[in-house]
Amino acid sequence: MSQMLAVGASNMDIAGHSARSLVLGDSNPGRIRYAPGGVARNVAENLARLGHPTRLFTALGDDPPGHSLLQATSAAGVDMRSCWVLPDQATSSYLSVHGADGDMVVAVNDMGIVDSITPARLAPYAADLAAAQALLFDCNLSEASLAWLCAHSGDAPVFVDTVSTHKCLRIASSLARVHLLKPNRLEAQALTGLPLDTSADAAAVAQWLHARGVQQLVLSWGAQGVFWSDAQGAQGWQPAPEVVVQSASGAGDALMAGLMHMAGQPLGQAVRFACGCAALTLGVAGTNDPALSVARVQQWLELNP
Ligand SMILES: Nc1ncnc2c1ncn2[C@@H]1O[C@H](COP(=O)(O)OP(=O)(O)O)[C@@H](O)[C@H]1O
Ligand SMILES: O=c1[nH]cc([C@@H]2O[C@H](COP(=O)(O)O)[C@@H](O)[C@H]2O)c(=O)[nH]1
Repeated sequence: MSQMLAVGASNMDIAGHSARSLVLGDSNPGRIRYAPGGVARNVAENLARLGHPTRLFTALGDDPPGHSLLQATSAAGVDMRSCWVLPDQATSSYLSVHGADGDMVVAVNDMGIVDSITPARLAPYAADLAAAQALLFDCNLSEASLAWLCAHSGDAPVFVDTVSTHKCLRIASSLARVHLLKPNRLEAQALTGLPLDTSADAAAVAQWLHARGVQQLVLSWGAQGVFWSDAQGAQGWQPAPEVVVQSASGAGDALMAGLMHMAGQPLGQAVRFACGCAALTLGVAGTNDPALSVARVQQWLELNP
């Protein structure tokens, strides 16, 4: 089986969960969790758990968070030979603060090191990229790196996670090379400049993206589920899974791994499997479900037809 390749961020996630409604300007009692994160790293970890030989191209600092991420990601089964450990830079991190209801109140990302994943560093791996079973790029990468990666993808299908409302614009000039784009509602709105409140709006956003060469759109919409659409005209909604949500962090990354696992299958079926992956992740407190497997996803889908 050829490898799945993921290129992008590995972050140390620091999530603070307040035990009360947050009082701004005060020190709120609660729990603080450190966990491996970063979109490309999360997707790679999930792909490995779904049984795929997976290699991650990422950059880490030579510091305690970097060592911990390298160890945890390798232990999950991801090939980390293409991880650059850069002694002069800090490992990227993502800090989120949640109120007593679990909703995220604020997030800050500190991700300068991702800019070190330049076309010059990637160039020796062009043949590996083109030979991959599928490619995942996250928009933490610079516009230049995304453009280079898309241009060197050969026949491998390119999956892109748009990451945030400001970073999503970095893929705008390379949309014609994107096989599957996964924005959330706010990111899709920012990228297209179109309103996005209704099903009709979602169809218009899909049309806009397909006209620019995107083959498949999977628009994740939090508790409202997923709208999907392909360039051949098939589209639909997949309702959100009925689960007790422990943490919504990482659900979109599990969804993406499920979509890559199902590459080549009809998009509606792929989305359903991917929502099973998201459901299992929503049910655990962290960003990734260490027990994710194809068998567990299938079992979940059988119990939730
Ligand atoms: N609160 C929730 N309840 C049920 N399902 C959810 C919830 N939040 C997310 N999901 C599921 O996980 C998917 C990805 O989550 P979403 O928050 O849209 O993505 P992202 O994390 O990329 O912003 C959703 O499309 C939905 O299927
Ligand atoms: O600008 C970014 N914000 C957030 C992430 C990562 O996204 C994941 C959580 O995503 P979400 O809350 O969208 O599920 C975390 O692991 C976090 O490190 C990222 O890579 N880049």
